[in-house]
Amino acid sequence: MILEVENGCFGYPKQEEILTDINIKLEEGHILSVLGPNGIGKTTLLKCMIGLMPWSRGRSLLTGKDIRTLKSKEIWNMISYIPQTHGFSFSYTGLEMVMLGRSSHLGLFSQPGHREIEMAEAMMEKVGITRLADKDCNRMSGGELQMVLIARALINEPKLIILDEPETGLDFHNQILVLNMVEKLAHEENIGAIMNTHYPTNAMSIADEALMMNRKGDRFYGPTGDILNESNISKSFDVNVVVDEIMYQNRTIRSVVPVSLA
Ligand SMILES: Nc1ncnc2c1ncn2[C@@H]1O[C@H](COP(=O)(O)OP(=O)(O)OP(=O)(O)O)[C@@H](O)[C@H]1O
Repeated sequence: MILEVENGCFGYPKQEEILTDINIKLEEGHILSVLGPNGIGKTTLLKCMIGLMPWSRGRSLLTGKDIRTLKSKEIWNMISYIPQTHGFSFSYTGLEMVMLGRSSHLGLFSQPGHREIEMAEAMMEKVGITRLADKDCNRMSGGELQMVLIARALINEPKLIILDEPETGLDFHNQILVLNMVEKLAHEENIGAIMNTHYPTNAMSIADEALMMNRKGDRFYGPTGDILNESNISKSFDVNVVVDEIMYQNRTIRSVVPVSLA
């Protein structure tokens, strides 16, 4: 098991608890998608899971060890976290940004050298973004920046990758590019992935498990196909939806269409 959460609870100071008794088990090479309405606590959950914010009760285990007992270098050698990118400003070139992903492997006073440059170049080639090496991150499109951040996450050689809404704001082409990349990493390279998303159809297309939260306090958790049904989605987002299956090139594609407010 790469990551387990046992009875995780969290509330911001002077506010009601927003996460109560969260239990998750993520196996190596599995993708978990986290869904729920705006403000329900998805980003907070990701941060608590990996020790960026402390659970008020409960705990996270990384490869079986309580994350609070691990040194930060041990944690960040294993986990790569890609936060939401909208509104961020990064004054680095693509290559510099990817190299930053090696920081947790470098000593406190070490500078990145030839080896890190070569690794960053190789990773950019693998992800198909060599053309972005010299481009200023502030001038990249949302899709370009997301792929650079994925390359930055991968150069860390993580066992677990955490993505906060990686496909939000991207066009169809770039959404599929990002989703294919996450699926390949998990299902071919055995890296665990946890992904917040606002798109149930995207979760259905790549995630092995889903956790869906709602304002009534329900926590739907289990295999994606079982969890993302019309009833649960409707209860979580207060909309009526149709979940349908389409055959395309001998593949069954499940799709969610919101049809009206509930
Ligand atoms: N630093 C903070 N201090 C106090 N409250 C916060 C803080 N960060 C977030 N919150 C609140 O906690 C709740 C959960 O926020 P969070 O960002 O985790 O939700 P989310 O499900 O990721 O939302 P979205 O789908 O809109 O990205 C919200 O009500 C938010 O206003």
